[in-house]
Amino acid sequence: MSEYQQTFVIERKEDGSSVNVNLFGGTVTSWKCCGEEMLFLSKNALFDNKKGIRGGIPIVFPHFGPWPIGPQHGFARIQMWEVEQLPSVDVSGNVVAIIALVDNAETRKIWDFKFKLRMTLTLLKCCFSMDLHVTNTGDAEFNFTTLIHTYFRLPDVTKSRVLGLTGCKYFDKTTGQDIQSETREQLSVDRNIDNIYANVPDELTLTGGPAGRTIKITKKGFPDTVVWNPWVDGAQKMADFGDDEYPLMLCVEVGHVVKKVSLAPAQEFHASQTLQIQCPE
Ligand SMILES: O=P(O)(O)OC[C@H]1O[C@H](O)[C@H](O)[C@@H](O)[C@@H]1O
Repeated sequence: MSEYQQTFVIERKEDGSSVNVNLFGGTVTSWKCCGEEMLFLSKNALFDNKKGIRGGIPIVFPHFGPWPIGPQHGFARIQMWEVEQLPSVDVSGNVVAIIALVDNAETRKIWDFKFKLRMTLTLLKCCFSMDLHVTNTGDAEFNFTTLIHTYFRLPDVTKSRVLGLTGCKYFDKTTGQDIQSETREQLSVDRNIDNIYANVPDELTLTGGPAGRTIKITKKGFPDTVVWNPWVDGAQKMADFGDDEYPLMLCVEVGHVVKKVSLAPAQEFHASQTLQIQCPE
């Protein structure tokens, strides 16, 4: 692939599914299922190859949140990734592409470790999987946190519900409080929410999702889940997010963020997220 081709599309023409990938940040910027867009991308998102793309699915690595030695949420979302495998059809008829990020002079200046991130993107009918492999390619052990920062596109966030978090302990970033147990069976959102749930079951459900559909979120190897909506004030503070866009999105982000992952030389960490849409037949 020429260095000028920064984006590519994974497509299943037979059922109107597609995924758009921007190699800046290895960011998925669109996922269409039966012709309907599933992901929120802000109308004010910047594509300046400097700031992380506001929407789609940015990748957080090697640090979730504010980072004393580097940019918030780490550098993976603002680095240029490479294509390891262009979209091709596998034996099961799935369309698979692989992108990768390897340490370079810029990343080592911030965080002096050698690593390889490999993200396998698999598109099936009404289903999209992301498989993350992190390999320590150096000779020193390192620690990291990581997260798949999915922005779902919603018709009205107040009508959506997140199911599967009941009983989980969480940190409410908006108040700075640790809450011992989520009591709600169905989490609804009518204000700024920024909750970091620990040890979440591997199956979550988002109702009232994109185009009103229900999405099953299945994760493996990611113990935690963040639920975020900036609401009115948060939206106004972000230059790359429209003031009126907060009702149209919800981030449900699966990750390994509460505890760090330690990776010894030559070791590999693997985790995945699968998004399955319940489509009308
Ligand atoms: O503005 P960003 O750096 O993209 O972060 C956007 C949001 O990401 C996560 O969901 C965090 O939990 C939030 O605290 C943060 O505001």
